[in-house]
Amino acid sequence: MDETLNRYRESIDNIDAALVFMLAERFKITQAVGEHKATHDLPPADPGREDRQITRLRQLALDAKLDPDFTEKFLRFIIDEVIRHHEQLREG
Ligand SMILES: C=C(O[C@@H]1C=C(C(=O)O)C=C[C@H]1O)C(=O)O
Repeated sequence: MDETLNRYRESIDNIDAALVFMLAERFKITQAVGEHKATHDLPPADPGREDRQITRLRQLALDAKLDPDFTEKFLRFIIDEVIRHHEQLREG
């Protein structure tokens, strides 16, 4: 039994749980955005907004000593899924 490894893993498990809760909250909000867009005939994607988010988060990643390329890929992955949901809502 490696107590040190166990302690690290408990912390990782808590962080992973927080990530899931945060993602769930983000998708709840983007679902509402998608419904609003579908109702008001707005496009599913907003590339200008995405560029601004990516620029901002790349800088935050640098400040936090996190790889900005990884951060951008992670955000892109999430945003692409949101856009897919918005397209589905638009199609009805
Ligand atoms: C949530 C929106 O819809 C899309 C998804 C985004 C996101 O997940 O952050 C950002 C821009 C849009 O392409 C939005 O327009 O704000």
